[in-house]
Amino acid sequence: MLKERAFSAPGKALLAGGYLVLDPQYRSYVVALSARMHAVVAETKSSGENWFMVRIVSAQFNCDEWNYRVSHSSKYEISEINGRVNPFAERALEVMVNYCQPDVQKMVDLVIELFSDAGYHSEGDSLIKRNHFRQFRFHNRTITEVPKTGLGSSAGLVVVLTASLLYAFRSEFDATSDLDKSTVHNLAQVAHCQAQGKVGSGFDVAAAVFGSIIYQRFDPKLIENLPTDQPSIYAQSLRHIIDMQWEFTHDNITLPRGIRLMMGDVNSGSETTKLVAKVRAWYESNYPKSLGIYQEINEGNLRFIDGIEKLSTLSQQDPSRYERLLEAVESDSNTKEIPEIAQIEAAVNKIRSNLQVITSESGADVEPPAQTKLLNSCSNLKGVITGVVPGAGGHDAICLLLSDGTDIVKQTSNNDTFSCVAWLDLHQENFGLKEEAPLYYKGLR
Ligand SMILES: Nc1ncnc2c1ncn2[C@@H]1O[C@H](COP(=O)(O)OP(=O)(O)O)[C@@H](O)[C@H]1O
Ligand SMILES: C[C@@](O)(CCOP(=O)(O)OP(=O)(O)O)CC(=O)O
Repeated sequence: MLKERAFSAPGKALLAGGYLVLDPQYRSYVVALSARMHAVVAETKSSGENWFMVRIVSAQFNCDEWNYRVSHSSKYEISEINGRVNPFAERALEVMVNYCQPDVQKMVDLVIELFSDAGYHSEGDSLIKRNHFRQFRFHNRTITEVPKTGLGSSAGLVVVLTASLLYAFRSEFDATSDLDKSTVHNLAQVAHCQAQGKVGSGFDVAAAVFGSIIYQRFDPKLIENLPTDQPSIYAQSLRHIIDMQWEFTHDNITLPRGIRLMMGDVNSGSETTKLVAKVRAWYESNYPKSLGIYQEINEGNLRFIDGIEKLSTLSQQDPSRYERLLEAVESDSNTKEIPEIAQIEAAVNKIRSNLQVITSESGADVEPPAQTKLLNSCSNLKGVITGVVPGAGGHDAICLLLSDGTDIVKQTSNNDTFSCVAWLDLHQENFGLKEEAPLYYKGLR
């Protein structure tokens, strides 16, 4: 009997490294967030047929569910019995059966319940349901009709499904084991790319598994070269690739003590794929000037990362000076004289001014003028260290670093400049994939 187990994985914000992170040579700074995706996996009574069923339930979205029948003749066949589509769930299942090769006659049926924290989607007219441990928002629309905030719900989904299925197919899984985490990471990257129909940098999947990280991507060929159109060798190649040691950086980081992140939801509508295509086209047709701009941005990214690390070091090595620094930030004294803060500000200015050049030359709204204006207004607020348009940029969101004691909601309410911003109730978190108690989710359907 398969014991019921639960897993969760965080959402993300890419603070530094947008676009450049698509190239394995550049480092990026990825913050994992307190908004998490959750999955509870259990076995159900088996039909005893030549197939097994995997039922995936997402009760928060108008009782969405997907019922996959998994059979095997010359290869694994997966079909959703009601014709319902969820490319991320389907690909996660497909990659997992090809990797784990479960015996379809002996395998029990599975049910996987999904829960996603409020931060991933706009509230709309959703209702909160809670038990003693957790609370989730329930929407009266299907998942594809509820507007997203851009925290990477699909990456979180694929990671928790992958962990749940790896446990179910192998009867064992240790969310604290580096080896198991690395296997989940590699499998989830493959499934996520296949579902998206493109190879992104994978920073969202890496953050969902490993938490807040400095990330440098893996070689995209690892996934591109998989023989998806040759069933006779696909499973074998997949297993070979998944079990290889992938070369990529995922060094754990945490924001310095006393400093927190604030995400502001501005608008929805920017499409990452279109932005990436425009920036790519600009890069190619402006080479080598574009390379020079990327190098400038990279210098800014590295100076930013170094500045944050200096603050962390200072907080440990000279706590009293660090306290004074935080007080100065909070009381809005002249922070230009604090070298660590000045370094971070200068680094972000360098990144942003170059992103503004890309915006005006490529036609991609990476940091459009409205966002520039908003970020400049934010940096004049008390306690704000710096701010960026996270990830691919666009009109979707802004992300600020500020001192813990700063009340940004109070400072910006009743101010027209900020009327377009909805501050999200989120914070940075270190943890990636982790095990949860199934009890936390009881009665929440
Ligand atoms: N809670 C959920 N339950 C079921 N499917 C989900 C859930 N969250 C995300 N998904 C899947 O991920 C898709 C959204 O992925 P995507 O467009 O890449 O957004 P994001 O930027 O949030 O990852 C949804 O259409 C759905 O297929
Ligand atoms: C442009 C990028 O480097 C960053 C995109 O970051 P976002 O956080 O905007 O991502 P989505 O959730 O997929 O929209 C593309 C990439 O790294 O894949």
